[in-house]
Amino acid sequence: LLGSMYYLPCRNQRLRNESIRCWSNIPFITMPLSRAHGKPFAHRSELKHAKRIVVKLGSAVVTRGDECGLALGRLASIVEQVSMLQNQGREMMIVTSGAVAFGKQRLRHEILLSQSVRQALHSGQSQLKDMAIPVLEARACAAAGQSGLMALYEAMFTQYSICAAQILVTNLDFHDEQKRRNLNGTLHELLRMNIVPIINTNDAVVPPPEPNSDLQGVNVISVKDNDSLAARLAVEMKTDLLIVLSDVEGLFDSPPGSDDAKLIDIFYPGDQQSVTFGTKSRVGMGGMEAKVKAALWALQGGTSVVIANGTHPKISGHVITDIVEGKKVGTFFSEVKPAGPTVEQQAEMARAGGRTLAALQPEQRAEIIYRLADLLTDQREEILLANKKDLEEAENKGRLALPLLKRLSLSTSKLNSLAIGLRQIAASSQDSVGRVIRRTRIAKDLDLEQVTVPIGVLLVIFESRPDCLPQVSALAIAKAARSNQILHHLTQEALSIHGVRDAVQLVNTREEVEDLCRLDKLIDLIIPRGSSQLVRNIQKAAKGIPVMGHSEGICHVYVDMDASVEKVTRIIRDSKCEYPAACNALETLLIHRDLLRTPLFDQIIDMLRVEQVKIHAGPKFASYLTFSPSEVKSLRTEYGDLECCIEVVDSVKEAVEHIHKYGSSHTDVIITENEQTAEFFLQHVDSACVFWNASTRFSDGYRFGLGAEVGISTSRIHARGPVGIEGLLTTKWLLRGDNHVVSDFSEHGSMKYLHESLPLPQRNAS
Ligand SMILES: Nc1ncnc2c1ncn2[C@@H]1O[C@H](COP(=O)(O)OP(=O)(O)O)[C@@H](O)[C@H]1O
Ligand SMILES: N[C@@H](CCC(=O)OP(=O)(O)O)C(=O)O
Repeated sequence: LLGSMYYLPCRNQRLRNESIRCWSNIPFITMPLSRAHGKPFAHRSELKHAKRIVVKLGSAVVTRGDECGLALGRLASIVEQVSMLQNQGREMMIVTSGAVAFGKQRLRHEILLSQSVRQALHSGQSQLKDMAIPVLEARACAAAGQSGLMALYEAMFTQYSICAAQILVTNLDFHDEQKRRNLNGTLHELLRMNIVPIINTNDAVVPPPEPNSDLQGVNVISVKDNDSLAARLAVEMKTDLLIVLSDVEGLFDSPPGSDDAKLIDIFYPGDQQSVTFGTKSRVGMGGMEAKVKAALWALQGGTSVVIANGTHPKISGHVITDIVEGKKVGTFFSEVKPAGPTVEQQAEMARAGGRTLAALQPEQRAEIIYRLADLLTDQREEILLANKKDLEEAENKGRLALPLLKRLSLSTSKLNSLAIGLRQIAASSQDSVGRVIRRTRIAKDLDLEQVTVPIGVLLVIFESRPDCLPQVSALAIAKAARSNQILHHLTQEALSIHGVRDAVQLVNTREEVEDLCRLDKLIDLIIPRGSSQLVRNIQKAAKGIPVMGHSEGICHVYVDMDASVEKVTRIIRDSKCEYPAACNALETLLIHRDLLRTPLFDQIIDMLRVEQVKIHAGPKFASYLTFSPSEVKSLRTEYGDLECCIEVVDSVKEAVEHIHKYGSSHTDVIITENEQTAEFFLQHVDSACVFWNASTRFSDGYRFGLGAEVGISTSRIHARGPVGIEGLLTTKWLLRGDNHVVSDFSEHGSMKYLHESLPLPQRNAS
């Protein structure tokens, strides 16, 4: 019932008032939980400051979907979360529905039982036939349900040494000034004593609902369901946050389940027109429209509101605490509308811009890329200045590790090679989109063509790598502080020559990246560029969108017994020392056993020492040495710095096995003069790039002649290794017919399949 948490009861009431913590494994809250009530919070991140919280539970949350009693598991985890927040010094109140729904189940059960007993007595047998259940009256149901409901809350809160108290109110109680003050006083007194008030409408006596005329802009909301009750109480009690738990994720722009219904993350007053409502749940009373009205009324009264799902088995165990921690759960009601477009709108703009871009003439697309290359050269000073400021800020804040700092820095030579790469792309891109790669005559007058098209909207996520932006933009003609801002600005300037400025959008914060990773309808491919941690996080966050890249670059160089002395140190030095932060840098050096204690081996070690490369010994290598360097913690390490591991292998076969066991299928190299051994290595190593007598650092789109690169992919499908423009293309099939139908091709039909290959159109010589 209590999961892994255990609770040490804390009985000193005074201590419990502010910020004492009684949960053994829950982070202590150190911020003061006091807040002048007035304005609702503008952002989710501020919700952690909420001191007074009302949690409203809908009937569907409280009762089981199969109408067999109360949802005990859900309620237990809700009570557990409320208790935890209460013990953080917050003041918690619960508005609970479910009395009618639960009472209905109880009474139905009772009636069935008594009918069957009566039948058995009268007929002398126990067949349950003709047992009609009379229409149950809601007030009686509520009376029967409320006591059972309350007994359960009592029992559950007692487990956490928290006392609960029941309050039943009607709309009239708010209209009678004396009663209203009494209610207010009672609630304050209960909160002062750390008692959790559990509130419901007094459904056994409740009068018929009044017209809801007072909802629009007027001061009070009439209590006709528990949504309006929760809103009214929240405002009366100057509550900071109202959490409304129902059986849907939150507010959708159209009835959930309908085509294209989208969950609204933040709802602003005035957004009502953009929402359509469907029917309420099976047991609910107010429906979603009542919740939105109540939420907007509470917001106007200074209480923040979140509507979320309290029934989802995966999230109900932490939904309340997640909301209070500011996580993106459900729909948050806010009065403060952000100035710029949302990430979703940005993705939509990229989608629209991208489609226009794809429809431009190839020369126009090339012109945009040439313009971007020129801008990079012409505006070099401004770019380098912006980059210098970024670097200074990063250094001052001591925020970035050295390899990341190196990646962040731009130089004239980096910008020059970028511009060269872009021009290469411009030249070769002319016929990349719309190229016919296959033509087949299916039947007479029925020709099929396969043509290249862009993959679509790319989400390129990069950390500390400003040079990625123009590279990827040029290839995809994509997105990432100051350096990025100026590069993005220049990219948009280049795009604007053909009116497609918006095709490239820049998003700067990590929180927004997570949101983007969920836009599977707007984003077609995610390309993370940065640390392996970044790629792993993106792979986890991406919901239904393919991710192209590699999470690690654990590259090996195997020095075979037949290696050439001249080549070994040159290749190893270049692979490890030329740019150690790169993903294609050498991380593990595999040395054939016969080379140990030879001059060649000493030469390698001397070179690494001169280059100040820290050596870690693999277990086998360590066993050959009397005084070995530190032994590796893992043979699967990407150092990303002047460090590497050395391990010994007995043969090329063992080298291949080691690479398969500890590598990341990125780039692996053999140094040997023996062609047969080299071919064995080239054929057997299952990596994206396998080289013979060449540095690992050749694993790069520019060096491969692909122009700029979007990254190196270790995926096996679509694109593998350095990915250039080809990796950003897919194809579509165009079929041109003349009243053709499949049934004509049946056994006795009039047509026959020809499946004849047709010549491809001549490619443009330019
Ligand atoms: N636009 C909408 N967004 C979200 N939910 C909606 C929408 N329109 C109708 N609903 C329905 O509202 C129901 C929740 O309201 P209700 O039945 O009163 O629940 P509760 O018992 O939690 O108060 C959901 O089951 C959902 O199907
Ligand atoms: N007071 C009633 C519930 C009223 C109500 O608003 O229900 P719901 O829409 O499920 O929150 C009860 O306890 O059954």
